[in-house]
Amino acid sequence: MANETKVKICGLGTPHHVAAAVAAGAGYLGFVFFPKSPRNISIAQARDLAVDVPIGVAKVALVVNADNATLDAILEAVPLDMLQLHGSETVERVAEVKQRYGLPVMKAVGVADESDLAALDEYGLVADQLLVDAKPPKGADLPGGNGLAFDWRLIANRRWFAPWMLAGGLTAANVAEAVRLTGARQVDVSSGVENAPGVKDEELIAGFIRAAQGEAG
Ligand SMILES: O=C(O)c1ccccc1NCC(=O)[C@H](O)[C@H](O)COP(=O)(O)O
Repeated sequence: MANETKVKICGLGTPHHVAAAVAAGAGYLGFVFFPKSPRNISIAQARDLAVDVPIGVAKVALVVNADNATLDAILEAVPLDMLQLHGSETVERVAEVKQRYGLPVMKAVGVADESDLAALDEYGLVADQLLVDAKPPKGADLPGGNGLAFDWRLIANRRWFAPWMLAGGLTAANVAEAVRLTGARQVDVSSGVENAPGVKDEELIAGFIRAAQGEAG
């Protein structure tokens, strides 16, 4: 039977793939503002992608240690529903961004082992959402979007003050098991719906959302 798992498709860069994600039932669309990423888009591109997204589908800007000037420029031009902080932003910075912009903030926390879990408790007290993601390998160019999973058993039966989303190496083949093991009600994917770095695939997007929501095929 189908479930109501909410899906975020991250790193969208074309109107075609935004439309495909919306048509397939995505609950969140992620736009990456990080020049080193193959998914990076300009503010003008993001505005053009965001303006036609239907109400009810959340448009999320992903930034990495962005300063106020950068956030000002993004938010002046792009109609957004949420900010995703995906760098080493402190708890205080998360609170500051929330207050300054009045938008919900999702803080990404990288997990590789038990020692990473305390940060989820801390950020969960201030962020509106947590993104529980795989920790990037040492020396990685990207702090996220690496297509790597972590050991989901680390967070089985754990809960935080804020709602949370599972990320990291999810694909249509493993997302149902990840949801079953962790109890996640929301999942995020980037590499797993691409056929090359930064190149989304309509069929993979639809297949991922079906699999996350427990639909066959
Ligand atoms: O996706 C990127 O290029 C990226 C760049 C810089 C910081 C974060 C980035 N992605 C974060 C995401 O929200 C991804 O969807 C998440 O890490 C899962 O990625 P993947 O393992 O590729 O599904």
